[in-house]
Amino acid sequence: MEGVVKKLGSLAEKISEILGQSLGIKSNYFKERCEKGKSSFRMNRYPPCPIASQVYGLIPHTDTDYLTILYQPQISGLQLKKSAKWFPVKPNPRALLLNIGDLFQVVSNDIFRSLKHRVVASEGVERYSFAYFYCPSDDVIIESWLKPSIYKHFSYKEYRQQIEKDVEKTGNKVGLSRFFLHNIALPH
Ligand SMILES: O=C(O)CCC(=O)C(=O)O
Ligand SMILES: [Fe+2]
Repeated sequence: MEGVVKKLGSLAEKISEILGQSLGIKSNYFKERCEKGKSSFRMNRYPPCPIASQVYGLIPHTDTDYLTILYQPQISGLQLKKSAKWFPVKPNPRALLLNIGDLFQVVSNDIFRSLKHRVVASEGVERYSFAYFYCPSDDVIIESWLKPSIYKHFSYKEYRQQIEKDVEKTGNKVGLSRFFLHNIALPH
Protein backbone atom coordinates (compact mmCIF):
# COMPACT_ATOMS: atom_id res chain seq x y z
CA MET A 1 0.00 0.00 0.00
CA GLU A 2 2.82 2.41 0.91
CA GLY A 3 4.32 1.87 -2.54
CA VAL A 4 1.04 2.68 -4.26
CA VAL A 5 0.62 5.88 -2.27
CA LYS A 6 4.16 6.94 -3.11
CA LYS A 7 3.53 6.31 -6.81
CA LEU A 8 0.30 8.30 -6.70
CA GLY A 9 2.24 11.15 -5.08
CA SER A 10 4.80 11.15 -7.89
CA LEU A 11 2.05 10.97 -10.48
CA ALA A 12 0.19 13.91 -8.92
CA GLU A 13 3.45 15.90 -8.85
CA LYS A 14 4.16 15.11 -12.51
CA ILE A 15 0.65 15.92 -13.71
CA SER A 16 0.61 19.20 -11.76
CA GLU A 17 3.94 20.10 -13.30
CA ILE A 18 2.62 19.41 -16.82
CA LEU A 19 -0.60 21.35 -16.25
CA GLY A 20 1.45 24.13 -14.65
CA GLN A 21 3.79 24.31 -17.66
CA SER A 22 0.81 25.21 -19.81
CA LEU A 23 0.44 28.33 -17.64
CA GLY A 24 4.14 29.12 -17.52
CA ILE A 25 4.55 27.88 -13.94
CA LYS A 26 8.12 26.85 -13.04
CA SER A 27 8.71 23.13 -12.96
CA ASN A 28 9.34 22.56 -9.25
CA TYR A 29 6.51 24.84 -8.05
CA PHE A 30 4.24 22.04 -6.80
CA LYS A 31 7.06 19.85 -5.56
CA GLU A 32 8.36 22.66 -3.34
CA ARG A 33 4.92 23.21 -1.84
CA CYS A 34 3.74 19.62 -1.45
CA GLU A 35 6.85 17.63 -0.63
CA LYS A 36 6.26 18.05 3.10
CA GLY A 37 2.56 18.70 2.63
CA LYS A 38 -0.73 17.28 3.75
CA SER A 39 -1.42 14.94 0.82
CA SER A 40 -3.51 11.96 1.79
CA PHE A 41 -4.93 8.74 0.47
CA ARG A 42 -8.46 7.69 1.33
CA MET A 43 -10.50 4.60 0.71
CA ASN A 44 -14.18 5.42 0.47
CA ARG A 45 -16.73 2.73 1.29
CA TYR A 46 -20.39 3.29 0.47
CA PRO A 47 -22.50 0.53 2.03
CA PRO A 48 -25.89 -0.37 0.49
CA CYS A 49 -28.45 2.11 1.76
CA PRO A 50 -32.17 1.35 2.32
CA ILE A 51 -33.16 5.00 1.74
CA ALA A 52 -30.82 5.59 -1.21
CA SER A 53 -33.12 7.98 -3.05
CA GLN A 54 -33.24 10.33 -0.04
CA VAL A 55 -29.55 10.63 0.76
CA TYR A 56 -26.16 11.03 -0.91
CA GLY A 57 -23.22 8.71 -0.63
CA LEU A 58 -21.17 11.90 -0.62
CA ILE A 59 -22.71 15.37 -0.77
CA PRO A 60 -21.89 17.74 -3.67
CA HIS A 61 -18.47 19.28 -3.12
CA THR A 62 -15.24 20.41 -4.71
CA ASP A 63 -11.95 19.00 -3.43
CA THR A 64 -9.81 21.12 -1.11
CA ASP A 65 -6.48 20.30 -2.75
CA TYR A 66 -4.43 20.98 -5.89
CA LEU A 67 -5.69 17.87 -7.57
CA THR A 68 -7.19 14.49 -6.85
CA ILE A 69 -6.42 11.16 -8.49
CA LEU A 70 -9.44 8.92 -8.20
CA TYR A 71 -9.86 5.22 -8.86
CA GLN A 72 -13.44 3.98 -9.11
CA PRO A 73 -13.13 0.55 -10.61
CA GLN A 74 -16.54 -1.10 -10.61
CA ILE A 75 -19.70 0.45 -9.29
CA SER A 76 -21.25 3.62 -10.66
CA GLY A 77 -22.38 6.45 -8.39
CA LEU A 78 -20.00 9.31 -9.09
CA GLN A 79 -21.53 12.29 -10.87
CA LEU A 80 -20.08 15.64 -11.84
CA LYS A 81 -21.72 18.96 -12.45
CA LYS A 82 -21.26 20.85 -15.68
CA SER A 83 -23.41 23.73 -16.92
CA ALA A 84 -25.83 23.18 -14.02
CA LYS A 85 -26.40 19.53 -14.95
CA TRP A 86 -25.21 16.36 -13.28
CA PHE A 87 -23.39 13.77 -15.42
CA PRO A 88 -22.55 10.20 -14.35
CA VAL A 89 -18.90 9.19 -14.60
CA LYS A 90 -18.57 5.58 -15.75
CA PRO A 91 -16.46 3.39 -13.47
CA ASN A 92 -13.42 1.92 -15.18
CA PRO A 93 -10.93 -0.56 -13.65
CA ARG A 94 -8.31 0.50 -16.20
CA ALA A 95 -8.49 4.24 -15.63
CA LEU A 96 -7.49 6.85 -13.10
CA LEU A 97 -9.62 9.93 -12.95
CA LEU A 98 -8.08 13.34 -12.50
CA ASN A 99 -10.00 15.99 -10.66
CA ILE A 100 -8.87 19.61 -10.40
CA GLY A 101 -9.09 20.94 -6.83
CA ASP A 102 -9.79 24.42 -5.45
CA LEU A 103 -6.12 25.27 -5.03
CA PHE A 104 -5.31 24.63 -8.68
CA GLN A 105 -8.24 26.83 -9.59
CA VAL A 106 -6.66 29.70 -7.66
CA VAL A 107 -3.15 29.11 -9.00
CA SER A 108 -4.52 29.09 -12.56
CA ASN A 109 -6.75 32.13 -11.91
CA ASP A 110 -9.80 30.08 -12.92
CA ILE A 111 -8.34 28.69 -16.16
CA PHE A 112 -8.65 25.26 -14.55
CA ARG A 113 -11.83 24.82 -12.52
CA SER A 114 -12.61 22.56 -9.60
CA LEU A 115 -15.86 20.90 -10.68
CA LYS A 116 -18.53 20.00 -8.18
CA HIS A 117 -19.06 16.28 -7.85
CA ARG A 118 -21.14 13.95 -5.67
CA VAL A 119 -21.80 10.29 -5.10
CA VAL A 120 -25.34 8.96 -5.24
CA ALA A 121 -26.24 6.18 -2.84
CA SER A 122 -27.35 2.73 -3.94
CA GLU A 123 -29.84 0.36 -2.34
CA GLY A 124 -28.40 -2.82 -3.70
CA VAL A 125 -24.62 -2.75 -3.88
CA GLU A 126 -21.63 -1.71 -1.87
CA ARG A 127 -19.26 0.70 -3.62
CA TYR A 128 -15.57 1.44 -3.11
CA SER A 129 -13.43 4.24 -4.44
CA PHE A 130 -9.84 5.29 -3.76
CA ALA A 131 -8.69 8.89 -3.76
CA TYR A 132 -5.29 10.53 -3.53
CA PHE A 133 -5.49 14.21 -2.55
CA TYR A 134 -2.45 16.26 -3.56
CA CYS A 135 -2.04 19.01 -0.95
CA PRO A 136 0.55 21.58 0.19
CA SER A 137 1.80 22.25 3.72
CA ASP A 138 -0.30 24.35 6.07
CA ASP A 139 1.76 27.51 5.71
CA VAL A 140 1.90 27.51 1.91
CA ILE A 141 0.38 30.65 0.41
CA ILE A 142 -2.20 29.88 -2.23
CA GLU A 143 -2.15 32.57 -4.90
CA SER A 144 -2.64 32.98 -8.59
CA TRP A 145 0.39 32.61 -10.81
CA LEU A 146 -1.31 34.83 -13.38
CA LYS A 147 -1.89 38.53 -12.85
CA PRO A 148 -4.10 40.35 -12.15
CA SER A 149 -5.32 37.78 -9.69
CA ILE A 150 -9.03 37.40 -9.10
CA TYR A 151 -8.37 35.95 -5.63
CA LYS A 152 -6.92 37.31 -2.41
CA HIS A 153 -4.07 35.18 -1.23
CA PHE A 154 -4.46 32.92 1.74
CA SER A 155 -2.59 30.10 3.40
CA TYR A 156 -3.74 26.53 2.99
CA LYS A 157 -4.42 26.40 6.72
CA GLU A 158 -6.51 29.56 6.55
CA TYR A 159 -8.56 28.08 3.73
CA ARG A 160 -9.33 24.89 5.60
CA GLN A 161 -10.17 26.83 8.76
CA GLN A 162 -12.61 29.03 6.82
CA ILE A 163 -14.27 25.94 5.35
CA GLU A 164 -14.58 24.40 8.81
CA LYS A 165 -16.19 27.58 10.14
CA ASP A 166 -18.60 27.85 7.21
CA VAL A 167 -19.63 24.21 7.43
CA GLU A 168 -20.26 24.59 11.15
CA LYS A 169 -22.31 27.77 10.72
CA THR A 170 -24.16 27.17 7.46
CA GLY A 171 -23.79 23.46 6.68
CA ASN A 172 -22.06 24.58 3.48
CA LYS A 173 -18.42 24.65 2.44
CA VAL A 174 -18.78 28.03 0.59
CA GLY A 175 -15.19 27.62 -0.62
CA LEU A 176 -13.36 29.91 -3.01
CA SER A 177 -16.03 32.59 -3.38
CA ARG A 178 -14.98 33.73 0.13
CA PHE A 179 -11.67 34.81 -1.34
CA PHE A 180 -12.73 36.66 -4.49
CA LEU A 181 -10.99 40.03 -4.65
CA HIS A 182 -13.91 41.91 -6.16
CA ASN A 183 -16.75 39.69 -5.15
CA ILE A 184 -17.56 38.69 -8.71
CA ALA A 185 -18.77 35.13 -8.56
CA LEU A 186 -18.23 33.46 -11.92
CA PRO A 187 -20.75 30.81 -12.99
CA HIS A 188 -19.71 27.20 -12.40
O1 LIG B 1 -16.23 8.01 -4.41
C1 LIG B 1 -16.02 8.75 -5.39
O2 LIG B 1 -16.12 8.36 -6.55
C2 LIG B 1 -15.66 10.19 -5.18
C3 LIG B 1 -14.97 10.46 -3.88
C4 LIG B 1 -14.71 11.92 -3.66
O3 LIG B 1 -15.19 12.78 -4.36
C5 LIG B 1 -13.85 12.34 -2.55
O4 LIG B 1 -13.41 11.47 -1.79
O5 LIG B 1 -13.61 13.55 -2.42
FE1 LIG C 1 -14.25 14.69 -4.00
